[in-house]
Amino acid sequence: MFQFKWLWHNLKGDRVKYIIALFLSVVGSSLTIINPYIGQRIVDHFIAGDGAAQHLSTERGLLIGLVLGMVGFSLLRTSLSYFTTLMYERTSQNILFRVRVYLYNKIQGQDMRYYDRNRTGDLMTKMTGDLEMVRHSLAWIIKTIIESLTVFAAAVVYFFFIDAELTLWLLVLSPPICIVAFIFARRVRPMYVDLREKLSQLNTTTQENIAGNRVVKAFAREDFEIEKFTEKNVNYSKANKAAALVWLDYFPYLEIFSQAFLVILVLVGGLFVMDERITFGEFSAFSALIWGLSNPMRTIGIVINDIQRFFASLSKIIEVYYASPDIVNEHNAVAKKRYHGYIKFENVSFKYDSTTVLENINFSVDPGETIAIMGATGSGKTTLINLIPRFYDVSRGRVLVDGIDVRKLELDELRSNIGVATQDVLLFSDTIDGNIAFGDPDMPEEDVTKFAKLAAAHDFIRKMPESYNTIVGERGVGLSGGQKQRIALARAIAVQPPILILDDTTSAVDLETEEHIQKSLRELEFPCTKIIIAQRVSTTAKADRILIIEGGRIIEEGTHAELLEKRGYYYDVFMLQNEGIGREAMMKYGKK
Ligand SMILES: Nc1ncnc2c1ncn2[C@@H]1O[C@H](COP(=O)(O)OP(=O)(O)OP(=O)(O)O)[C@@H](O)[C@H]1O
Repeated sequence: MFQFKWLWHNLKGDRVKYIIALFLSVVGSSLTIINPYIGQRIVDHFIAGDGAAQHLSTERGLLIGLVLGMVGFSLLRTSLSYFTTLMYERTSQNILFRVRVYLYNKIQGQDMRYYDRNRTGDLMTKMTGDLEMVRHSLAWIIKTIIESLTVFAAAVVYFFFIDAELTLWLLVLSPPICIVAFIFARRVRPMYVDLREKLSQLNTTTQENIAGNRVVKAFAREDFEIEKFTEKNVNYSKANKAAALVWLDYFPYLEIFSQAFLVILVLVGGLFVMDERITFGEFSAFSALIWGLSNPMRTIGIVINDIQRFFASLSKIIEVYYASPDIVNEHNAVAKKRYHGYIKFENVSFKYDSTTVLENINFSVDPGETIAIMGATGSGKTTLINLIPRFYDVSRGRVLVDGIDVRKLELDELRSNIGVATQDVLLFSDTIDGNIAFGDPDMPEEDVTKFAKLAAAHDFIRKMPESYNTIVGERGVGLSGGQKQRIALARAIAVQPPILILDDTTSAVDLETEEHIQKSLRELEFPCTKIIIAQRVSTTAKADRILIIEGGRIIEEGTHAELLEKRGYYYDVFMLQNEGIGREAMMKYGKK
C-alpha cells in the first residue's frame, strides 16, 4: 500500500531501530502466555491436581521457583515494554522531525501560484496536527496492532495445545467481530476526511482573524468574526461528535462479543472441566489469557478511528510532499554574477488561471534607467513587475534580463540581482537592524545605517526605544505605514541590486520625505535600473520614462513632458493631482 511505502521510505535512518522495536513488541507480547502457563502448572500441581497437598509440602522449592519465575517474567515483560516504547518514541520523533524539515523546505520552494491556491491555516495544519497524527500512528497504532495480533495469535496457539474444541468454540466469535469492524471502518472513513477538512477551515479562520486583527478592530467586526469562528468551531465539533457517535452504533455489538468470550469459556470450559476433559489448571490458563482474545475487540474501535485519521492526515501531507512547483529554484548558483540591469519585455501576455491580466506588453529598460509605471488599480502593474524575478512565468512572450530569457537564468542568481519592495510590506518579528540586513545578515552596522538614511528611515529609527535594536512586532506592528515602507525600502536597497523594483513604496510617506527618497534613489552609489510603480506624479515626474498601463496593456509611454503633451491618462492624473481643479478644469482644456 502506497501510504506504508511512504512511511517506510521516510523511516530511512531509523528502519533498523523500528524493526527491532517491532520485533521486541512481538517477543514481549508472546511472553504473555508464560505466566498463565506457570499459573496452570501451579494450580494443577499444588492446588487442584492429584496429590496437590502432598506436593505443597514436598516440592516447596518447585513452587517458589515457579512463583519467582512469574515475577521474573513480569519484570522481563515490563522492561521489554519500556525499551520498546522508548524505541517507538525515538524513531517516530525522528521521522516527524525529518518530514517536517522536508515539508518546510518543500513549502519554501513552492512558487507564487501554490501560495495563491493554498490557505495558510491549512498549511499550518499539515505542518503540525497532520504530522503529529503520522507520528502517533507509528508510535502507537502500529504498536497496538502488532501487540494485539501477537497476543491473540499466541493465546490461540496455546489454547489449541490445551484443547482445540474449546478454542474453536471461542473463535466462533471472530468472524462476526471482523464483519462489524469492517462495516464500521467503511462508514467512519469519509467522516474523518470531512473532520480533517473542518479542522483546516477552523485553523484558517483563526489564523486569518489573528493576522487581520487590526482590520477587524478598525471595522468593529469582532462580533462577525466571533460568529464566523463559532460557525467553524461548531462544524468541527459536530464532525467530531458525528465520527465519535458512529462508534457508539457498533460499540454494543463488539462489547457483547467481547463479553461473550467469557460466557462461552465459563459454559463450555466449565463443562469440559466437569467431564475432566481439561484440568482446573488448564481452565485457569484459559481464564488468564481470555483477555488476549477479547481485548483486541475492545480496542478495535479506537484503532480503526485512529487509522482513519492517519489516512486522512497522511493524504494531506503527501499532497505537500509530492507537490512540484512550475518555477523551480535549484539553488545551483555557485558564484552569483552581477547583472548589468538590462530588461526587456517581448510580446508578454499573462493569465492567472483563465483570466488574462497582461496582453502583448513590449518595452525595454536600459541599465541605470528609471522607469515609472502608472495605471488604475487592478490594471496589472504588480503582475507585470512580478514577472521579472519570475514570481510567475509568462503565458506568452519572453521577459529578458541582460538579454537572456529569465526562464533560462538560475533563479537564485536572478533574484539576488533584484531588490524588491512589495506593496504589502512584511517585516519579520526581529530587530530593525535584522530586517534591513535581511538580504545580507553579515552587513556591517554602518551600512545598515547608510541604507536607512537613504530610505529616510534613520531619523525615526534613532528615536525608537532601542534604536536599530528595537524589535518590531509580527508584520511590523508598532510602526506606522510610512515607517514600514521606509524600512522595506532600506531592505531592498541594502542588497545593492543592479535592478530595483519598488511597488508603491512611498505611497504612505509625506511629500517632503518622498522628495528625499527620490533624491537618494537618483544618487545611489551603485549602478541600478529602477522600476517604480507609483500613483503620484511627484514620484514619476523625474523618471526617464513612464509607462501607463490600462486593462493589462501599455496605453502610453514617454517622459513626463511627452506624456503631458499627449493629454491622455497621465495628463488627467497630473491635472487632478497638481492643479487641484479636478475634472471640471480638464473639461475646460477640452478633455473628457
Ligand atoms: N494571485 C492572483 N490570482 C488571480 N488574480 C489575480 C492575482 N493577483 C492579481 N490578480 C488580478 O489581476 C489583475 C491585476 O492585478 P495587479 O495586482 O497586477 O494590479 P495592479 O495594477 O498592481 O493594482 P493595484 O494598483 O491596485 O496594486 C486584477 O484584476 C487582480 O484581480
